[in-house]
Amino acid sequence: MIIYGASGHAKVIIDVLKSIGKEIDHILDDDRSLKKILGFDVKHDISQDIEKLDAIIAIGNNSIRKNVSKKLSNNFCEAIIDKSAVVSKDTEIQYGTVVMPNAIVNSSTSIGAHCIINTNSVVEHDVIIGDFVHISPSATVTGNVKIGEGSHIGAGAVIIPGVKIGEWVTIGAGSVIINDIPDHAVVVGNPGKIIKYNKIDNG
Ligand SMILES: CC(=O)SCCNC(=O)CCNC(=O)[C@H](O)C(C)(C)COP(=O)(O)OP(=O)(O)OC[C@H]1O[C@@H](n2cnc3c(N)ncnc32)[C@H](O)[C@@H]1OP(=O)(O)O
Repeated sequence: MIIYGASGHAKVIIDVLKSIGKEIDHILDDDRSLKKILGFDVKHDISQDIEKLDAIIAIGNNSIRKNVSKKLSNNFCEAIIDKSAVVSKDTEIQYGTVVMPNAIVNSSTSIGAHCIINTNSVVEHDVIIGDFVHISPSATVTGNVKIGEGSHIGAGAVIIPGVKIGEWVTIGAGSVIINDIPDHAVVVGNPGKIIKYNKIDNG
């Protein structure tokens, strides 16, 4: 397994990989000042046989993660699920997604590729989550919610049942979302109000 990005997020992914007994070959990052993280070598040049290794992208920013994924020719790993996470067997989770410690994903939910279901978050039943989404620590996505590609649900936010969140939306930490949210909106507060729009894919 190779990890792209020697970030703080990579450190948590390393712990998750260790929890399920996956072997880590090395970490790749273009910052040449980084030599090791948590005892693993950080390499800076892509070796010829790198395509033979399964990969995960450890970059928290959703749009950068998307751009990096387009450039890589690795096979991305199947979803990585921490040993302590509770994930219903009746869910579909696509490649490159990581489910962090103590997260819960309930029945009949579908999660796209290269998502982050972060520590202690809850994704309830019948939720549909697009690619490159980040559900931050302790956020709660209740039943029948839809979240479009690239959206970021901030730490501790709550999305009430049935709400549709567009693409590349940012939901502020601790916000409570009670209405549908259009693409690219940045929303904060309880109840959540739009304060601006992301100009580009927000991350
Ligand atoms: C493992 C990990 O660490 S995962 C990381 C998880 N990260 C997060 O949860 C971060 C989520 N991000 C936020 O909440 C950010 O504050 C954002 C993205 C919503 C806004 O950030 P910015 O675009 O920099 O906005 P800025 O800080 O200028 O705030 C704009 C206004 O919104 C308010 N605001 C910002 N965030 C929030 C919030 N979460 N709740 C309520 N109000 C907020 C500000 O007070 C400010 O109000 P004012 O104009 O009346 O002064």
